[in-house]
Amino acid sequence: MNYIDFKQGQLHVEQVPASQLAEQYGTPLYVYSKSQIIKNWQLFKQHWPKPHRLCYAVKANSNLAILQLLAEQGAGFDIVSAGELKRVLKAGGDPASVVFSGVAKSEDELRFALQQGIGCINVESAAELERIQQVAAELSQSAPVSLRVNPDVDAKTHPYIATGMKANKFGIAMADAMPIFKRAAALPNINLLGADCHIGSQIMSSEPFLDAAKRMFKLVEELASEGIKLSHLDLGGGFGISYEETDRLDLENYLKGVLELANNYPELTLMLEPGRAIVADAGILITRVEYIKATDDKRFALIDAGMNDLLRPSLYQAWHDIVAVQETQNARGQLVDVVGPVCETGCFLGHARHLTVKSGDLLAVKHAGAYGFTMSSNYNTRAKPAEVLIDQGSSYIIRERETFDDMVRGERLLKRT
Ligand SMILES: Cc1ncc(COP(=O)(O)O)c(C=O)c1O
Ligand SMILES: N[C@@H](CCCC[NH3+])C(=O)O
Repeated sequence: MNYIDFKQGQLHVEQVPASQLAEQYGTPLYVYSKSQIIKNWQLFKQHWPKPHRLCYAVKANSNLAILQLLAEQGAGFDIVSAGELKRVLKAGGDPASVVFSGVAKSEDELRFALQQGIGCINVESAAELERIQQVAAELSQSAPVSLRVNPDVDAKTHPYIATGMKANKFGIAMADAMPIFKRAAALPNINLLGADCHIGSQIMSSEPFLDAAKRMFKLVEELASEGIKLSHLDLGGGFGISYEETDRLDLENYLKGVLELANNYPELTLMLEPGRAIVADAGILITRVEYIKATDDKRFALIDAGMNDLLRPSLYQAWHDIVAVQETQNARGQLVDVVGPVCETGCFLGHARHLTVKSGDLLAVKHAGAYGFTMSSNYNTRAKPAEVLIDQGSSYIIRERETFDDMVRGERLLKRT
């Protein structure tokens, strides 16, 4: 995280003082660094030579400007809804470079994706395969598909974001895969391109990834021996980042390891779907302390950002570093619970943090670039925050703060005569 640093006693985001951003755009405010996003993307590219492909997972941060930056870098995209596909198209992404994941795709979504010339639909069940066949037949098209297989690997992450175990709703069980691949190969409007898996998110060790990859390569071989030749294998995303800056996923080691395994399959293009690893450490959330409340046993900093702005702490007990924007002399500070305005005890951004803060001070929540804004909501009729991108010392608004009118758009009062 070197695009943010303390200078002249306060936090700067690429030379821009955080207090200036708060002043100009208000708080709470998401701030992203263009250079950090590009740097993260380049790191993957550097260790993932062509013809292997990278599809950025749009759900991590779907702001149009960020998708545009990544499209300009030649990114493909992993989407999970027609809405995300519309974002990619609007941002200048190539539909042929898009893969479409998700367990409950509707007929309308499948039709739209096929009409747009989607690169690949990642099929999650036998029933979905039949639906795609029917929609593609109606359109007189051949649907490019991959079958998502659940490799039954424990990713050792939070249970809500582990996706590759038998008990999870995702993908086709490995034991059931062969007949469904055979069916896909035989259906007239299906163009079977590949297989895919995704075992979870915020994974901190190479082992589960390599374990899943080995199972998938074995499946590729079994399919080949049955006469089914795949052209790609998509190993998903899930690369963990260091929220606490104490542990680190050895990404290069994993990428190297999987490329070595792939040496035996020269005709297979590999794909990855990183989301968090591209944007998480490129964003912060700036928030202002409204009040301090001290009780007999607790000290609370009541801030203007809540679980509706950044849900991760409330939903996954996720830990995000929180720093004071103005550097304080007493660096260790007092123990403070940093809590938001939403009427839920679970609305907090951090418990028991050492901070020296008073009412009116600004705080920055780090590593907020992924699954931050995209998981925000209007709960408590709170407007979603603005988003700003910093590029070479200048700030650009890439999403306006919502207004009350934005929030009630589409709602109707009952007619009274
Ligand atoms: C199918 C699929 N691909 C990619 C991702 C991106 O994951 P991450 O942001 O952890 O890289 C996800 C989310 O976990 C996903 O469900
Ligand atoms: N939303 C999760 C990641 C889920 C990934 C989606 N498959 C998080 O914030 O960590």
